[in-house]
Amino acid sequence: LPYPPGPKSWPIIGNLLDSPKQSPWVAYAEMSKQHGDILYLQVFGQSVVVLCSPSVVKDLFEKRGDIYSDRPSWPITEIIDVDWLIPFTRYGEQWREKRKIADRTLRPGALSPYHQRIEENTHAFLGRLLAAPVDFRSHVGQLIMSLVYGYDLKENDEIIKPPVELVHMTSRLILPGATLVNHLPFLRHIPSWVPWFSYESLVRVGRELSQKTMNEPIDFVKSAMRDGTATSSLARDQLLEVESLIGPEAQMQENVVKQVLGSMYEAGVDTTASARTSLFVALTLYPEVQRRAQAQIDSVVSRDRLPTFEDRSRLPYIEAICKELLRWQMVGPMGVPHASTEDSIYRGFFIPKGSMMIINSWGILHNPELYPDPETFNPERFLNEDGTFRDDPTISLAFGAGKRICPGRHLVDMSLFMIAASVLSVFNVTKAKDENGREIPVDPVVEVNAVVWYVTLAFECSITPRDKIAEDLIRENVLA
Ligand code: HEM
Repeated sequence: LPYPPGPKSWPIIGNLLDSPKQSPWVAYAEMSKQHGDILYLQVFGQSVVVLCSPSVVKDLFEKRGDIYSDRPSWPITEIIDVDWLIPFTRYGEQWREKRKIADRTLRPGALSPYHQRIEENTHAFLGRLLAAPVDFRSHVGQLIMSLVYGYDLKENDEIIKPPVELVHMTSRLILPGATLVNHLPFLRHIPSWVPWFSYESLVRVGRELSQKTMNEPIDFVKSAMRDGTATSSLARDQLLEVESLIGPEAQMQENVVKQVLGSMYEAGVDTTASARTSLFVALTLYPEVQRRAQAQIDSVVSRDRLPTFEDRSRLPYIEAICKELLRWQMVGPMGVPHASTEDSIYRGFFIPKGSMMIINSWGILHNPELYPDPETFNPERFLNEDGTFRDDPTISLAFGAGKRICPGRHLVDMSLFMIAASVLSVFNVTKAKDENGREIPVDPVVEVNAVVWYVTLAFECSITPRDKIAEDLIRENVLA
């Protein structure tokens, strides 16, 4: 049977030239106009299948999840000892065990006792914005640290550096062509004294970051539990469960728990910070969205308090802003690649075992037939005519699909809502001005990594309290 359709492939290099390093999701969206909603490419003998419509994603990743939920083989992740992180764990018993704990801990019901913590964290963020409005990307990871470990992040805290550096390092190392050993696994056996092929310094740095990411925060929780000062957190709940076990089983379970929590920490810090930064980009570029949102908040919440989760069902416009943010500036435009574990046939096409399976989530969520004028930030897409919220399950593609779908998506949903509602209730976000009073164009600094992500790192805007009432409200809540 033939492979799925795709561009013509060349001897040896295959479709290397068809897979641009910058924004391949745009190239794949173009290709799918010509070849259809499932594409086949080959790069140096590696089969790559790109899924370009919600129905193909559903057929393959959801209905046949058992054979499309592995990760590609990236030997470098084993060499530098980061394959314990859930995103890199190969499909099998160990992944299932960790994933079960992650899903159980991060489901909406398990997170609802933490609503107040999310609100308090957001109030602290408002306070920091008031004190240093240009610094809105500082304290990335505050919410994750507080929720997962009950840890209160300090100014320039060293503890947050390892997971952030690790995520940048690993996502670079798995890029096609970036690490020779991923393509020629036998290279890992070459002794460290052989020049050019030595991974020694990489291994040293990688392992150190990996161990710090896994151990430092959990050691903090264990010591706080011993002193009786541990506040409630996902880690404390999990460690209390481990305490009920005895002998080697307890040690094994503690290791699994450390890996699950470390994975949340690593996968959750920069992604959440990027989504939050995109909110400020959208508000700066679309003042009319801001005005409409503020009008709804003022009428539902009033000006004498900050929004809470109880207001959520009456704030459909804020809900729509959050959905549009996930669609408009995607952190993972092609998610994290999956891999197939068996030869299979779909719609009469042959998909070989070991294929890299990619969802072009960006292509689907920017398809003008599904989302007219897709580059415009337009929350109205998610509203019915009467102004009520219209849910759209396709948006979940921003979090991948099938068995590997992001387990942190409910936490993102909650925290993004709370940040958007709270910021809009008390601040105006506008273009920044230079020393001559001229508006500075909106030009976000982004880090694009062709396989894994597109992260908004920084950009300039002006964040000012809406008025004296708003300023007082922030001070009351931060100090309360
Ligand atoms: C805006 C924020 C976020 C976005 C856009 C995002 C997106 C994604 C995507 C696209 C994947 C790959 C899914 C797949 O393979 O099909 C993923 C995996 C993952 N995410 Fe997230 N994520 C976000 C935040 C978080 C948070 C806050 C956490 C934890 C608290 C988290 C934990 C994870 C984990 C553990 C995985 C690996 C799942 C697996 O391999 O089984 N993510 N995420």
